[in-house]
Amino acid sequence: MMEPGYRSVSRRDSRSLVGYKHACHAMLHAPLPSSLSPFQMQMRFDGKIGFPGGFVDIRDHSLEDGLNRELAEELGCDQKLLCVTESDYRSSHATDAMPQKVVAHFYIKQLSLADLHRIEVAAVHAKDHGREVMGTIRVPLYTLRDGFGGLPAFLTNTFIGNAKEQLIYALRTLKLLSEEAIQTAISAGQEG
Ligand SMILES: O=c1[nH]cnc2c1ncn2[C@H]1C[C@H](O)[C@@H](COP(=O)(O)OP(=O)(O)O)O1
Repeated sequence: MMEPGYRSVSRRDSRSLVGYKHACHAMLHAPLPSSLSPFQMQMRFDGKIGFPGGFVDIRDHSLEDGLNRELAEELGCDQKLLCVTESDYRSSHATDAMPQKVVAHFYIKQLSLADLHRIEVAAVHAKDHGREVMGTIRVPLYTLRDGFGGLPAFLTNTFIGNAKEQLIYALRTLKLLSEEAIQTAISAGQEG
C-alpha cells in the first residue's frame, strides 16, 4: 500500500531527478520481545504525525549528514547518542504533488531501550520543541479487546506525506507484527 502520488525510486536515481527537494526521516526503534516494543513518531506543529527529520540540501551534505543535523534540532541529542548512517537507509519515494516535488528518504535506526529513552528525555530540551515539534510519541503495537483501541485507533490519525506508509512498511520489515495483525489493524481503523 502506498499513498497515491508516491512512487518508489532508488536512492541513486533520486539524485538525478530535477526540481525535487529531498527530505529524510528516521524511525527510532528499540527491539523488545513483546508487543510493547517501542518506536517513535512525533506530533508536528500542523497537528499531523510524522517521523523526525526534514529537508536536506544534497548539494552541500550527504543525506545522512543532513538528516543528523535535523535530528539534532528536533530531538536535541548529540551524535554520540544518535547517529544515523547509510546502513540505516531503507527506502525512497518521490511525489509530484504540490506544493513541491519531494523525494522522501526513510531510515530505521535500532537503539537500545535505554538510549531511546534518553532521546525522548533530551527531546524536551530540543531547539524545535514547542515550535515545529509538539512532542515525541510512541506507536502502540497492540490492539485492545474492543478491536479498535491501540494500533487501529492510532492509524486513524492524520499523517504527513507518506509517513503512514513508512510506518506500515517498518512494521512489516521489522516483523513487529504478523501480516494478518497489520491488515486487521488497518481494516479496523478504516471502520472505526
Ligand atoms: O515523517 C515523514 N515521512 C514522510 N514525509 C514527511 C515526514 N515528515 C514530513 N514529511 C514531508 C513533508 C515535506 O514535504 C517534507 C519536509 O517536511 P519537514 O520534515 O516538516 O521539513 P522541515 O522541518 O521543514 O525541514 O517531508
